[in-house]
Amino acid sequence: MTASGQHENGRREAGPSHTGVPDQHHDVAAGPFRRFRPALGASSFADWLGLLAVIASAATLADGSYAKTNLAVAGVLALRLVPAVLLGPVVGALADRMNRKVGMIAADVLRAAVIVTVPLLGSLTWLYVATVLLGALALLWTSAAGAAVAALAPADRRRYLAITYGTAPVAALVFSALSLLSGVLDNAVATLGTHPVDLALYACALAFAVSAGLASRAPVPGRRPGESAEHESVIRSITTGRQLISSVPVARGLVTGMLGAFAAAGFVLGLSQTYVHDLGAGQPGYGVLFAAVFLGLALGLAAGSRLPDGLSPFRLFGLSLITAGLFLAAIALIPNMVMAALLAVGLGACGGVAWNTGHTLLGLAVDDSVRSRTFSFLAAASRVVLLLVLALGPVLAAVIGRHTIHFTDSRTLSYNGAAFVFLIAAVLVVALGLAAYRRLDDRPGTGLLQELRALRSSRGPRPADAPRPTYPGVFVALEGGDGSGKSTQARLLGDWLRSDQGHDVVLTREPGATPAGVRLREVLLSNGSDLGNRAEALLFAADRAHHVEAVVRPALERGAIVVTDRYIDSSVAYQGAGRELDGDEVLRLSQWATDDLVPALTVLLDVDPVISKVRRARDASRGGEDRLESLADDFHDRVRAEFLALARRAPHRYLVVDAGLGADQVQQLIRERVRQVLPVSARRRAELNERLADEDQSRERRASAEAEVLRMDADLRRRRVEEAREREESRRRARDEAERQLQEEAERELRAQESRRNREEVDRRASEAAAAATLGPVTEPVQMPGRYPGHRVAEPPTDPLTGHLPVQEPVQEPIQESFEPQEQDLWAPPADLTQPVQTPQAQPYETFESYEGETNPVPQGPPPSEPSDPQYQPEQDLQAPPHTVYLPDDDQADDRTIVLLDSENSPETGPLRRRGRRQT
Ligand SMILES: Nc1ncnc2c1ncn2[C@@H]1O[C@H](COP(=O)(O)OP(=O)(O)O)[C@@H](O)[C@H]1O
Ligand SMILES: Cc1cn([C@H]2C[C@H](O)[C@@H](COP(=O)(O)OP(=O)(O)O)O2)c(=O)[nH]c1=O
Repeated sequence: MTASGQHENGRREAGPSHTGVPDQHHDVAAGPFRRFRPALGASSFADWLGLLAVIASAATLADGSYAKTNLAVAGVLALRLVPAVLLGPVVGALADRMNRKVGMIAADVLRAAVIVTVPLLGSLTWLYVATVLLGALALLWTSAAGAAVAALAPADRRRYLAITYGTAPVAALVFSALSLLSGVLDNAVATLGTHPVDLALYACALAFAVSAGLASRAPVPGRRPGESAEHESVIRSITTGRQLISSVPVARGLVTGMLGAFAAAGFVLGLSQTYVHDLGAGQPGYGVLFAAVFLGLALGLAAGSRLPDGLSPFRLFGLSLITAGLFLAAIALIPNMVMAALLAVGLGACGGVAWNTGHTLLGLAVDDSVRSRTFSFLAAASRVVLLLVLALGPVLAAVIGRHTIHFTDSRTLSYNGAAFVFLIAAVLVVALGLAAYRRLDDRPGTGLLQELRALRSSRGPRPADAPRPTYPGVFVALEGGDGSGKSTQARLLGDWLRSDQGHDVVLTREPGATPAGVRLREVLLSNGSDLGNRAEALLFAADRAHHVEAVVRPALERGAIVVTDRYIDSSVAYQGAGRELDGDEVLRLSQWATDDLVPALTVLLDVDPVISKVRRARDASRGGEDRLESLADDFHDRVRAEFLALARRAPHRYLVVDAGLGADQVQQLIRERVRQVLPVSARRRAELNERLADEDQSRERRASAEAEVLRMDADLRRRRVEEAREREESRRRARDEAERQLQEEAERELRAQESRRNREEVDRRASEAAAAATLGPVTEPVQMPGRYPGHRVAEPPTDPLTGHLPVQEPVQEPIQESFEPQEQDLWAPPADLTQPVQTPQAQPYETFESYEGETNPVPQGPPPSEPSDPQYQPEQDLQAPPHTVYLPDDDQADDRTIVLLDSENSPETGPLRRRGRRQT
């Protein structure tokens, strides 16, 4: 975890960064990495300085009670981690899309800008907002820079981590110095007195600006084609990792311990501000404490890899946790700044050792295929734990508050919530350490002091430790005197590994596991063989060489668990100590014979030779004592002592069991220890893979279902848009058609008026001529043509003086607008007025009424036929003869009624309402 709260394991990048193996790319890139380092250092330094200054600002701005200060500090610390917990994948994906250099520069410039606003605005609320922004930008920077380093120099990842963490104590000391300087300048510049942290904030902004400048000149590689990174959410890392870890008890113990250490670190981080304040050390003291913890951490991490091999790393892990807890308890109980700083170094160192050891053991405990997932889980879980603790610790401290105990009137002891919480955390860490020690102890038969003494006195060459196991399988050896129960335990162990754990198991033994070995065994053990000690040692080594080559290695290569009844230690004990040859020479002989194949675990069944002799005697299946069994008791005593000495030299890869216990009890102890070296079995792996595949599959199914829904949604929307466009288009066409028809109608109307006028003129002239010709009175009333049904025309009055018909005025049509001359009317010859004018038959579909529908009764025409087609087609309706003007009753009006504005009638005469009917 860096100051940004981002753990490098959170990012799983494809490409060479995984392997950590230098490649040719590394050689080329070693130079560029050197030039990349200043930018890395400056930004990390600024990040740490910013973190300290922001925490100190929170304490300053809270400016109130103990509780308020604690809560403000808790607030900024927790908010600082929130982006790392919640936004990891989002920011990671964003960083992937950006140019890395641009990402780094942008993150630095923006962080400088945000930091500057903190002293300028001087508000706690803004400080909270700024903290989240700083957290998110730090995440962006880490994503970009981490990816750049992975691409630039994968093998320099350690140096990258050293720079990002190594700058922490430097930043803490600079922070202390600036806080002191601020106090000195206080007299000169008034504002610094009120806000002593401001100087550190401005320095931090400056450092970010410098970092941006350095980044702009640094060689930051772009993405290589095909390079991809996977950003997993914290929740997913935790859920999948938890399943993996829960199946490996050692991993579970280690992870619990490491998370406990993280929790303790969180308590210290969150509360040291108020703790230091109570000691009267102020901000400079805070910086010193911070630097002390990180200094210790660096020492612990460095020392972790140099610890003597003889010490069991499992025990070391538990012990370092316990010691860290004790240091923390001391800090809580001794209210003195100098002591606190010294103890903090010890606390950090123990934390560093615990982390280093735990990390290494966790890597060994889990299978290659799940290692990266395991570390992702650890990173994600530690972030969540830190977040919870950072939020919880100060609340707890605030609740506890400050207390002063009065012993006498003059002697009082002040105690505050922060120190109390330190104490609680210390107890938690010690308890976790003890639990880890007990659960992970790989030397139940050997006391710790005994182990430490053995470590001190162990001289001479030790059995070479296993070079990093390169086989997928695991090699376990059972050792002990004759009749100690090795064959019995090997059989029981094999059954359990096979049937219960689902492993491929190979049970084998020395001497005599191969056809050649059987012949050698015969030579070695038959009582008639006359062999010198060296010849005996060489033959055992020869059998072993062939055994390893023919049986053991091939099985390990294919991932089996190989359990052998006797191995190198037997030679060292029997030929070395028993036959009194040089144990080291005997050992080297076997190391050469086996090409340094060392078991991952050797189980020593330790029992008094007298007991095993009795057992052998009782065992009817054994055909009497062989050449070696029959040797004197002191020979077997020397053998037993040598076995124990060998186990003490490398206790971490031995389990010494009291073989005098019952066979089942012994088996139980063996299984517990063997579990710790077991990989995930093929069966278990298949189950896990199946579950993961199921999860992936269901995720894919969900994703494809979502994509399908989205696609359908898009289709629907597109169709709707198209339909709307078509509707709009048909509406437009209808409108155009209606306009065109109205125009035609108007033209026809004009033509009709014209022809009517002509005809009337002709009529008038004809009647004038007729009047002049007859001069007689007209007695018959002239029936004026009612052109339309229901339109009654009044009888024309005769001239009272002449008795003549008055000069015929043009017939006034009652509804001018609705007049529609028939085609034949237009060109009809002058009518014979003596004949009644033929009234044209009303069209069956025509019905008229006047505008003032009430005054003129509407004649009952045939009812309009209901359209059988519900789809109303206005274009077709409008193609009905233009004089089919229908003014419906209001309750007859329906959605098929179209009201059109007639250009001729509107607006003077009002709209002409027309109803079109479909002609079916
Ligand atoms: N824990 C035990 N307690 C009592 N008897 C045992 C125990 N383990 C094994 N035996 C018996 O001791 C005899 C020797 O055991 P064996 O497994 O053959 O020893 P080894 O292979 O070490 O020579 C057998 O008869 C076995 O049944
Ligand atoms: C493998 C090995 C066995 N031995 C001896 C120990 C045993 O007495 C004998 C073979 O033992 P083993 O068949 O395992 O007998 P037991 O079941 O009684 O333990 O060979 C050596 O002296 N050196 C060796 O390197």
